[in-house]
Amino acid sequence: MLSVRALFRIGFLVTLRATTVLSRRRACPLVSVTNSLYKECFSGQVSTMAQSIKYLGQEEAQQIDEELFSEYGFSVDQLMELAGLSCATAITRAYPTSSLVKARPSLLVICGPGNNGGDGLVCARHLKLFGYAPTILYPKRPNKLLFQGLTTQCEKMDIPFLTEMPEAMVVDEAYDMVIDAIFGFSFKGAVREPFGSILDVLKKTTVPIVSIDIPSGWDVEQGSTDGLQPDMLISLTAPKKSAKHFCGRYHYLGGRFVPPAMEKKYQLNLPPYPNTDCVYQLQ
Ligand SMILES: NC(=O)C1=CN([C@@H]2O[C@H](COP(=O)(O)OP(=O)(O)OC[C@H]3O[C@@H](n4cnc5c(N)ncnc54)[C@H](OP(=O)(O)O)[C@@H]3O)[C@@H](O)[C@H]2O)[C@@H](O)CC1
Ligand SMILES: [K+]
Repeated sequence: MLSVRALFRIGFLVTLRATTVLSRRRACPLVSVTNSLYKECFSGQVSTMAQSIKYLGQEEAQQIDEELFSEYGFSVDQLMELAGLSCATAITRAYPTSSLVKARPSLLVICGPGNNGGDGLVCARHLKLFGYAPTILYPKRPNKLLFQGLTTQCEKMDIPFLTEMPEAMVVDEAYDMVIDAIFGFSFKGAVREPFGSILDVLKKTTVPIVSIDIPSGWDVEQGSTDGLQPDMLISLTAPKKSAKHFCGRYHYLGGRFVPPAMEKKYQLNLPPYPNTDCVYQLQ
C-alpha cells in the first residue's frame, strides 16, 4: 500500500513533468497555469516547493544587497564571484557543451555598467574554464578597480572583447547563445544608449538568451510585454517579482550565500540546495 506521503510525491513528480512539457511551448499564459497547478496540487503540502519562494520587489532586493555588505560584512567581489560562478554552473546544466550545435561552444556575453555586468564577467571566466568559448561585449565600463580587475582576468584568459554589437544575423550565425548581463535589480526607466540599440538587436536574434537575475529592459517588478523573451533566467539570492512573467524553459536560482538569519528576517523561503550545489532548478 502506498502511503499518503508517497501519493503526494508521485503527484508532484507527475505535475513537475507536465509543467516542464507545458513550459517548453513557451507561451506566456502557461506560467500562470503552471503556478496554479502547483498551488492546486501542493498548497500547504511542502513548504520548500517553488511556489512558496518569496519574489522580491526592487527596493527589498536592494535592501538585502546593502545589508549583506553593511551588516554581514561581505564584500562585493566575494558575492559577485559566487553569483557569477552559479550562473556559469546553471548554464552548463541547461546547455552542456555536447548539446550545442556550433563547432565550438560559442557564447556572447553582454555586460552592462553595474554589478549585473560584473556577474557577467565572472560568469564568462568560469564558462571558459568549463570548456565554452565566450566572447564579451562590454561597452560602458565603470572606472572602478573591481571591474578593471575582472576585465583583466578575462583578457588574460584569452576571452575576446568585441568593440561593437554585431547585427542579429551575425549573432545567430556566430554564437550558440547570448548571456544577458546588462541590467539587474537597479534598472529603472527608459533604456538609455548604447543599451537601447543592443536590446533591439537581441530582440531580433533567434539563439537562446540567458538572462542573469532580470531579463534586461524588463521592469524589475512588472516585467515587460514587448521586451526580451529569454530561454533561461538565473535568479540570484531570490527571484524578483518580474520572474513571475518569465516564459522560457529554464529557471534556476543561484547565489547560495544568504545567511540563515537574513533568510529568516526577509522570509525568503529559499529551497534546499542539493548537497554542495550552488544552483537550484526552479523550472
Ligand atoms: N545581493 C545580491 O543579490 C547580489 C547581486 N549581484 C548583482 O548585482 C545586480 C545589481 O547591481 P547594481 O545595483 O549595480 O545594478 P544593475 O542593475 O547592474 O545596473 C545598474 C547600472 O545600470 C544603469 N542603468 C539603470 N537604469 C538604466 C537605464 N534605464 N538605461 C541605461 N542604464 C541604466 C545604471 O546607470 P546610472 O544609474 O549609473 O546612470 C547603473 O550603471 C544584481 O541584479 C545582481 O546581478 C551580485 O553581483 C552580488 C550579490
Ligand atoms: K540581466
